[in-house]
Amino acid sequence: MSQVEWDDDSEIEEKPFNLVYMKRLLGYLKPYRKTLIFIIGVVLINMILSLAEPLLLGYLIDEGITKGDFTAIHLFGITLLGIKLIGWACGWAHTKYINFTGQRILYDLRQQLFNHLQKLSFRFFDGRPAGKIMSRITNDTNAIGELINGGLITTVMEVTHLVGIVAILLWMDWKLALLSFIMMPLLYLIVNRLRPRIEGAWTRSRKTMSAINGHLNETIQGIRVVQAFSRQHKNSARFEGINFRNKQAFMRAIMLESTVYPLVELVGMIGTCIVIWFGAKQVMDGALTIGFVMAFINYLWRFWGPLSALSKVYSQVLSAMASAERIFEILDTDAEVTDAADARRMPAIRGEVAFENVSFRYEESKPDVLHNVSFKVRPGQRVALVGPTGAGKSTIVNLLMRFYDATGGKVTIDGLDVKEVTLESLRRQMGIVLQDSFIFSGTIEQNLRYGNDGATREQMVQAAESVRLDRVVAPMSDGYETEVEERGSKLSVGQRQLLAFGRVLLSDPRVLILDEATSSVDTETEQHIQEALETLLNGRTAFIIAHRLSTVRDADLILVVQDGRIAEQGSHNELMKHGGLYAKLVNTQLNMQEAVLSQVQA
Ligand SMILES: Nc1ncnc2c1ncn2[C@@H]1O[C@H](COP(=O)(O)OP(=O)(O)OP(=O)(O)O)[C@@H](O)[C@H]1O
Repeated sequence: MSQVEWDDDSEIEEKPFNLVYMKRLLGYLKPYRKTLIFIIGVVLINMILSLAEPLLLGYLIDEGITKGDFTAIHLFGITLLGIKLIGWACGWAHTKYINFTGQRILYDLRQQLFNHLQKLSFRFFDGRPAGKIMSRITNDTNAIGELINGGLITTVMEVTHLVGIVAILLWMDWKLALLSFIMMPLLYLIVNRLRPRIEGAWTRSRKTMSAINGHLNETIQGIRVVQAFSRQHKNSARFEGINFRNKQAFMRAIMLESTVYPLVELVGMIGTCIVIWFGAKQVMDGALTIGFVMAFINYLWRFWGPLSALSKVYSQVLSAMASAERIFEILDTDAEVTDAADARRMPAIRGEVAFENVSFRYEESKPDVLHNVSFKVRPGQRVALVGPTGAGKSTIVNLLMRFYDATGGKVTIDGLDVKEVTLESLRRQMGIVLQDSFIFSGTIEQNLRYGNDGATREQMVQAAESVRLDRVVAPMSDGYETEVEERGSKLSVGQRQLLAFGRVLLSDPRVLILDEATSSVDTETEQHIQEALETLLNGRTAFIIAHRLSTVRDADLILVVQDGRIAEQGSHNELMKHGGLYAKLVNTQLNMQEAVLSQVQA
């Protein structure tokens, strides 16, 4: 499935409020209790002081300006200035500490997720595209961070603000207050009806934006294929479609917003007009003062701010619920392959490997991909796994590395069931080189030391020389300190393979697995790799998965895998004599080679 399609079928952005998730999220605040109490205190002081502003302004007008009393003007003016100054200091402290706490919580959450993710079994990653897992660690933690950072304090601040304003308005003149609230139901209706549409439009805009990113990503990653197939025009047309949808979605969101918010202001203004109309009449009758009406209107204007802020927090809470569900799904997934309670350390491995009636399926609901697989390998033997594609060769080595646990039967090394020993002590003594060796960003040296940080420089150089990596490093001006960039993109496929050999050699495994390790290089590099392989395989039990049968002739044991079963096993000569599947595969490959050769010669 393409990245673009994943984005179209994007994950749900909002979920109903869930008390359990909320409690769990609040749990992350616990370590920062004291700081949070301090922040809430600062916010409350700021809010109460700012609530006094319109009243003070009213007094300034009534007692100072109207009566021409300069002492009162100075007094109220200086008090207002003082409030602003304290407000500024409170605002500074609140911004600093809430961001600090929010970032600390995000840091904790991301770290917890990352640590947990690394322990999860392959099965977890099988069904989930990397992009989605990454977005959980970045976007979903951010959504939760925003809720903690902004939402929590906004709620405390705006609820106080709102309650304060309503109380003051009722205290000032309850009849006028109730009159000005007349427009509230209409306002509620407008906001309630249109808010989901605005949010829907923004969601669509975000989704189409991530489709743009996905398409860009795919095109950049696959630029060679795009150009090789001259797909630029078709690609551009497809991009134009997504680009257009994004523009449309953005415009719709903006147009809706620009209709709704002025409408809210208009309705609010109607409330204000009612107050002006009644207030002005009472001012003329001498029942109210101008300062009073001014202060009243000022409070009314402030009324809408908290309402819109709280409605934003509400949608923040709902989207944090969706994020929390996804994050907790990861955190609640147990690593399937774990150490048994009584697991013991794997002693130094001699290298005797046995599969006893092993069966395995990748998913509960799917049929077995391995059926009663049994074989025995003596220490130091070279075992070749051959057979048609999809037969189960990689699955066998996956079970040997204990990337998955067998569903039936057992896998033993030196007579010990791999489930009975600790994963760390087992995998430390095993090495695997995959078809497409994963090289990490960093230097060649860092990559070589990946499985053995403690190796001396001499050991590192020796390992590199043994696998002919020194010839690759020699022309590089920075030698072993050369940066190889993400996934070793500065190295050729063959060079990456040699580096992977060096890495595994330095970790000195007792059992070695090579999965199609030499299939994607040219003949000269393959010759280097073959030489390197000899060094690598020396004195270790080795499992080699290879499609080209010419490379496995010398193996001590050949396991022919077919449809999840060991169809035949024995040495090359034995199997050829037997005249079964292996002999057929060898003859077919030979015939193909001869056909190619005769075509070249012709
Ligand atoms: N992670 C997975 N989840 C579900 N099914 C899988 C998974 N990996 C492999 N399979 C299935 O298990 C079967 C055996 O696959 P396996 O990779 O072991 O074959 P293979 O012999 O190594 O093939 P190839 O030579 O093409 O690498 C196949 O039918 C494959 O579709």
